[in-house]
Amino acid sequence: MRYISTRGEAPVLSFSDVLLTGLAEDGGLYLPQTWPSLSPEEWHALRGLPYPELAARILSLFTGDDIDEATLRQLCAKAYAGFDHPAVVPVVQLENGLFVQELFHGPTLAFKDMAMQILGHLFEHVLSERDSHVTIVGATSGDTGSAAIEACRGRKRLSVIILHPKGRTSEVQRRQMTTVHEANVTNLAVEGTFDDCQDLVKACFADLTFRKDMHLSAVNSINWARIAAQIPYYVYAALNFGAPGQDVSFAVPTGNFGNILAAWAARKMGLPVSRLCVGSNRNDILTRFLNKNDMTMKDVVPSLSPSMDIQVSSNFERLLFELLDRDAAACARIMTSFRSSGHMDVPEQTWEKARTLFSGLALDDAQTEAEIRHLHQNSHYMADPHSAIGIAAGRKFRDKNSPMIAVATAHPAKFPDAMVAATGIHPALPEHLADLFSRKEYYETIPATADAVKNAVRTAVANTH
Ligand SMILES: Cc1ncc(COP(=O)(O)O)c(C=O)c1O
Ligand SMILES: N[C@@H](CCOP(=O)(O)O)C(=O)O
Repeated sequence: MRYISTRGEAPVLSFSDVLLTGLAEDGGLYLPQTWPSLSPEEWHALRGLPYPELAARILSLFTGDDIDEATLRQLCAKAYAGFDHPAVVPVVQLENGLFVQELFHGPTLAFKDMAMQILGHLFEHVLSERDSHVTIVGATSGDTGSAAIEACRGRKRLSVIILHPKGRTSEVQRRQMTTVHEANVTNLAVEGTFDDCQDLVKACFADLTFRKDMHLSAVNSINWARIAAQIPYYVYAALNFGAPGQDVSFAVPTGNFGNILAAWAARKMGLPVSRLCVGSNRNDILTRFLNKNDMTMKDVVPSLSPSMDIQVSSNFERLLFELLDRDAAACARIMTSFRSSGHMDVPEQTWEKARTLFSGLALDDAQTEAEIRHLHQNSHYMADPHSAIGIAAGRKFRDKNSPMIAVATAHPAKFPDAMVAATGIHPALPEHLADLFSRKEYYETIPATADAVKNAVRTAVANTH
């Protein structure tokens, strides 16, 4: 299995190299050179497997010769052993034809653990084989950061530096990151938005000397391994609903477009998925694109669902590349002009292709709060603000022919203020986080400049070695 960049100018790499490289050297994102595809019989054979085993089988289609399936089985067993639900990703019925798949049963209470827990093991495995070390620089709007820190803390071959937008995450999210005191973990509060943080990470990667000197790697969903590790839960849900003999649809609260891209990838591999629904908050660039081909950046507005307060959805580039029939030059041209003009010029027929599969719905804060209240009153279900947006999108676009599965991406206890306002109930944090508010915080505040980030990365790396 080999991987190519969406911009066509970076070296073709193997899975392990893609894992360690993160962002392609030409600024593009890696994708499989050819998509693995399963026949109905092969999908059928995966039915009934426990989640860790299913995850190993799916991941083995992407690791190729680099990591064998037996090793992946061991790593996946370790990765998902700490989840607090025996099914790992349980599915609950909410209404007629509308279901929710809970992806928040991992240690940091968000769907990021699904990929990050296995990524920690994959990094360790590959780095031990190469007797090497990497420096992970990641951006978070709230959840990726704590999941990455939890997966990497204490690992000798990894230094992890996480940039979060100062004052723009929930307090629980911030404390989950900043209360971790480990030699290989650094938290940076950036005076800017999540998009600034993501751009700063990309700027570090674009400086090829710095990148090489620091052995940079990524844990954001720009890293293909993150997407690959998010595919198995879509497969698990679809098989449980009767795939390959039954179509299903998914509704996904969306920001950086990584989670929904994993659902799209499962479909590309032959899973019968009939509709993919994007849920957005007021930062609705993706919904505007799907509804009227308007991908124009606006200022980010803080919302009740801070993890989706994003304008530049990195993984959209992967979908665009595929919709353009893998025309890397056209993809690079459109992406470069998007970043300079703030408007993405997507050809009409490419947009039409996207609309045959994707739908979008945006909710403002009042609508999000009303949806949380509705779910609590009518289905006795506590959905966090992100999940509530996905569920609302699922309800809007469900049809009679295929079950609609909305993914719940975070535990409601991560967003207590929104939950209290909507339901009057303050959801309790699980026991391992019960004393979160009395733990000491460790972080440094920096301006949103590449120099400030690079200096902080150099210092962090020097302090770890
Ligand atoms: C709770 C939650 N929901 C939804 C999203 C959006 O997911 P994605 O960025 O993969 O689109 C995020 C952040 O990634 C998140 O943390
Ligand atoms: N919502 C994310 C933003 C980063 O997304 P990623 O999937 O690319 O890591 C967060 O919570 O940090």
